[in-house]
Amino acid sequence: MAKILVVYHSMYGHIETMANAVAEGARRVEGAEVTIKRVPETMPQEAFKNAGGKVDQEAPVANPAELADYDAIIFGTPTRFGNMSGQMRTFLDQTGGLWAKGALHGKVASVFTSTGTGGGQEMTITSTWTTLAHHGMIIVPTGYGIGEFFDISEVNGGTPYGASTIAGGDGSRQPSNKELTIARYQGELVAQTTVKLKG
Ligand SMILES: NC(=O)c1ccc[n+]([C@@H]2O[C@H](COP(=O)([O-])OP(=O)(O)OC[C@H]3O[C@@H](n4cnc5c(N)ncnc54)[C@H](O)[C@@H]3O)[C@@H](O)[C@H]2O)c1
Repeated sequence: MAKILVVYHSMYGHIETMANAVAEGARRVEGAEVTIKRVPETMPQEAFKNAGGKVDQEAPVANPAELADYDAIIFGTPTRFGNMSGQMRTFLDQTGGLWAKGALHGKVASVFTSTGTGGGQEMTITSTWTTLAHHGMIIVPTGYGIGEFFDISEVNGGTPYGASTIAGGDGSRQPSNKELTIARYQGELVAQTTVKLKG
């Protein structure tokens, strides 16, 4: 079995919804075993709750060391000014030991994101790729693999680098059907690639 991990950071739930869609897409692929986890929240619990953070997230919390147990890792992070969130940064900063052993070298990786207005969506994905390249991971972009990427009839996330959603400044907009379709496509594509690579 090709072991696929979807690991995410979500404050308000948009990335959590996207992560579930990515996992759903990956599960369509025969030979793929899919796990969803989230990175530890670094914000004090009370402040997180007071800011309207989504406290009831089902996914168990991941430990950086366990990344070595998977064949593919799909990272989900909201943007913070065009970069991954501090929570995801802190998680990945703890993978130095794995890097020193080459433990993630040759594994498959992909990234999806959420932004308020769309600004920073591509930068967030590609700047996250930098860390993954240092690990020697095989980065899978989505390209324009399905028709949804070409649809400009409404506000829509979805980049050739990876899936995205546009949350709105107040976070009131939820991932649309088209954005979720692209997220499922990303999961499926990564799982197909991983199964092929594993032989
Ligand atoms: N982005 C959304 O989806 C969304 C949803 C609902 C509401 N809002 C509102 O929009 C505004 C901006 O939201 P945002 O998500 O860009 O920024 P934010 O300031 O709410 O949070 C961004 C990050 O800053 C850090 N942070 C914030 N408060 C902290 C604290 N007290 N202690 C430690 N770390 C802290 C955390 O790492 C957090 O992930 C906020 O007022 C927020 O409540 C946004």
